[in-house]
Amino acid sequence: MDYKFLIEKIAQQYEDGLPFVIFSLPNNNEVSALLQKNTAVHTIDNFNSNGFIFAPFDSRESSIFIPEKESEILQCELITKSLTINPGELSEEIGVQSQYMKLISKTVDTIKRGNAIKIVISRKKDFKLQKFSIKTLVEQLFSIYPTAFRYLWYHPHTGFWCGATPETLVEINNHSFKTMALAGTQPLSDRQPVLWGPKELDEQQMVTDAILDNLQKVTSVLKISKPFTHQAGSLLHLRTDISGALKNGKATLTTIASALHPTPAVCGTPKKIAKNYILENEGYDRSYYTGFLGHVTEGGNTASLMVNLRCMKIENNCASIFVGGGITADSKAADEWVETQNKMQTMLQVLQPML
Ligand SMILES: C=C(O[C@@H]1C=C(C(=O)O)C=C[C@H]1O)C(=O)O
Repeated sequence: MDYKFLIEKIAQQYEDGLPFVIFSLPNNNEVSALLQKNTAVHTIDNFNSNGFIFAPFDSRESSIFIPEKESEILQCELITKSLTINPGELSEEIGVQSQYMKLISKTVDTIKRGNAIKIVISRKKDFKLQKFSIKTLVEQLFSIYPTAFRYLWYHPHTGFWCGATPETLVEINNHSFKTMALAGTQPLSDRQPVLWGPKELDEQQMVTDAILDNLQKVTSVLKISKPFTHQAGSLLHLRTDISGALKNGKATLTTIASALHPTPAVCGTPKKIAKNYILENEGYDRSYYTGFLGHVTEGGNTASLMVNLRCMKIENNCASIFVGGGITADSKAADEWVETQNKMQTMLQVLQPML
């Protein structure tokens, strides 16, 4: 199958209102697509059949599934373009900024009172598009972020989503698994070596500890890397890799995914308290942002599930970009605002030719 032909098929599928997903794994030059042949809405609780999962942040809502057995499955080599990227312009929004900063300060106070250790706060911003084109979107997204998991997903039930995420929720290969603790953010610069302050180091360690704790029941963890700097587009994060074996008889893709999701990198810790705080205070619906997505194969014995970050939903020529950041007792409201502005650039650069 030829790449150009694949993109044409995707564009046609979208025009026909049929569900599809097209994706490329991090650092991979192959692109895969599932094109569902009907508009049926499949939900999934048990991740033991082949297909693609699209799960929301709030697991009380259903995860949507494109089953392989109802889809045309296509694969081809990705043809990327070398594109120049310039930071997109973000208009000043004094009101929005002060409201967001107020929420951050309230969250810091809540944490200082001892109610939680970390809570991830987020927001979304809408951008009007002059000319939406699937072809341009694919070209931009897949070319600019070769080290990310890149995807476009459409289902009449969820709408149209796309993103380039740096974060793995869990990767499973029979009895072994891999995951990561990704937290701490700074803009990419020429300064070498990259330095991380105590706030970022502590926050990232908290995420690693909470993930290890969540994994205890379902895995025997074998390897934990030292924290290292991970580049995601024009941002840098701190990352620790964790890998090991699934506990025999006990763990499946479903149990490990539900033990991990939502991770402290996108929700907080303690998980329940952070999640309730988010649902009560954020003031908008995260929907599929900070949910997870990925292709399940071999009846759930192999899978690569990613956290849905650096993503946007596009509807009626309007793109809503979702961004957030981890708040701890040491967070400063103004810095957190800037961090979300920086994170917004990831998707804004993809949108440039359509704005
Ligand atoms: C919440 C987001 O990113 C997460 C939060 C991070 C942070 O607080 O430093 C870093 C990476 C991600 O785990 C986002 O991109 O919207």
